[in-house]
Amino acid sequence: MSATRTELPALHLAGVTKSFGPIEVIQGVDLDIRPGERHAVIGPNGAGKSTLFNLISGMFPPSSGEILLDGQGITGLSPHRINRAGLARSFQITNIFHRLSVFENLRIGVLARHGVRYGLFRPISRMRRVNEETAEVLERVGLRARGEDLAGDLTYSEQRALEIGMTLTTGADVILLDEPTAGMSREETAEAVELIRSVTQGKTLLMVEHDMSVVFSLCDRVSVLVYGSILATDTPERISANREVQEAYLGEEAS
Ligand SMILES: Nc1ncnc2c1ncn2[C@@H]1O[C@H](COP(=O)(O)OP(=O)(O)OP(=O)(O)O)[C@@H](O)[C@H]1O
Repeated sequence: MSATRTELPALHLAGVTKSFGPIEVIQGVDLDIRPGERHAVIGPNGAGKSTLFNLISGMFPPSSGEILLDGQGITGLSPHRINRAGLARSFQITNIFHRLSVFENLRIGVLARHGVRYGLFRPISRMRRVNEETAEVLERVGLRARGEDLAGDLTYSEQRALEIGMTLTTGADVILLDEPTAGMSREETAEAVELIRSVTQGKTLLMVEHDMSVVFSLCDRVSVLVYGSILATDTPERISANREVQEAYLGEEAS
């Protein structure tokens, strides 16, 4: 039987490397992310997790190797083109426009998807659709009551929710979240987990996450990155029982 489109990995990395000067920070990563799964990348500080996300989202090209999104080559493409191909990313450092309203922040992504640069001169009906879609995302990320407020006035966890909303506006099927619960209290983390679970329904999620309780409650599989290589990929339960993984973390603590 020939392979159907749905059998392709949502994201496929083969032999991906990245060097900064003489240092190979990513050392031949092979990784398949299945369509519809929620997958975490964990690993000690400096293991290369952010660099891996930068390679996938096109912030810089890999030194070698290949990256496919839904079977389509995206290696070395610009972040904009990768986004148009169906991958959206949120950042560890908040990446929102503080002096625009929450609604306006989200509308930027919706406008980009519709290819409308100068919304003012476009037919009213199209703007109405853009506004409706923006309002829908606002609702999905639980910020309806904050729509008219400046993004800069949101609380930290609301800003993270807004960022997640911005990844949704582009309509991407593959979402990359870089430490979405970093710096949150236990209650905020629990809310963020529920939000991520609901908004990524039917999508593929790849996230960097340090909090193992988040990984356990949200993710189907986990990959462990150590010194730029994948040490293991498995279910959260099997990963936490994995001797080599435990040693990689204990090694870090000991040092
Ligand atoms: N643009 C760059 N130029 C040179 N070195 C870099 C660059 N980006 C990252 N590095 C180096 O690559 C290594 C991996 O960094 P990276 O930020 O990807 O790790 P990480 O696993 O995300 O760490 P953390 O958990 O602390 O965020 C580090 O040694 C870092 O100093």
